[in-house]
Amino acid sequence: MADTDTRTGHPAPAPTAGPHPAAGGAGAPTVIADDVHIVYKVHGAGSGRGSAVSALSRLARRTAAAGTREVHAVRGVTFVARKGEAIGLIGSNGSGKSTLLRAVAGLLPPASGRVYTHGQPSLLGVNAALMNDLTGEKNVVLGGLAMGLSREEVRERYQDIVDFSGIDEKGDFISLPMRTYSSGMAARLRFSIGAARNHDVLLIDEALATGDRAFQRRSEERIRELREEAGTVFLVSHNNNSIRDTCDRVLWLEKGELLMDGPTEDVLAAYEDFR
Ligand SMILES: Nc1ncnc2c1ncn2[C@@H]1O[C@H](COP(=O)(O)OP(=O)(O)OP(=O)(O)O)[C@@H](O)[C@H]1O
Repeated sequence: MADTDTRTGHPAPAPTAGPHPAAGGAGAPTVIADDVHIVYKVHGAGSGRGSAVSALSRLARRTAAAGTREVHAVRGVTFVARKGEAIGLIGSNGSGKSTLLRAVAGLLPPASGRVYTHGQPSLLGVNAALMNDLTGEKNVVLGGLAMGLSREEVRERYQDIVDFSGIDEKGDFISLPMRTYSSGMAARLRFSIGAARNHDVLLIDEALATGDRAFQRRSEERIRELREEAGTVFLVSHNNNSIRDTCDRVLWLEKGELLMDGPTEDVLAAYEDFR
């Protein structure tokens, strides 16, 4: 499998920094972020200070807030992730964790810098494009096919996916349309579909925050299995215990900058002091 530059889709050049174990070997790089900057452009942003007075006077004048404002969400982040690693992303609200995850998934182009990935990264919950008007049952099948499973594989894994999600524990919900699900149930089903396949690079955003303790335990167990199947897992969570139980390495972001990158216990200790 060729390395891909998620920005251009072109084959990536060999990385120029850090050790390079033989491609495909244990601990080979799966994601390289090289001085990544992500800038959102917000169109129609107000030019004032956002006070109630200026908002009211704009309303009275019936003028839309004009102009474009930039939000520099990720600032010069560099790291190398390797096969078999589970990496937690932590940081205060708005520090850029989800943005960085979406950039690794290839969903946001860096304003500058590059993200190189070995294999196809999957952002759990986004890659499974579920449809609200279809039943959970149909969504499991469609989601499985959309992830590249064959019909046969979907059939084999169907019951495991439903059991894993726990959707049917309190009645026959799987045969109801997804719009009847609570947001937690929908998130659990998305996680279960996504986790039914092995991923080269699996990206999870707060998935463990949904569901009860039993579901969280199943998720943590599944993440450990996915790691053993030689992939790389990234987990964004505000729950330090989930990070502690699941990850062996942590990246700590604040205001878009990578403050610390190291073993879970060291980074969490520094983060807990900071907070
Ligand atoms: N679609 C967007 N358009 C404009 N700005 C955005 C957008 N998404 C995020 N931002 C801004 O980018 C910055 C980083 O946001 P991001 O969601 O990546 O942070 P986060 O660390 O995941 O936050 P949280 O822990 O609250 O989920 C914030 O300042 C946020 O307001």
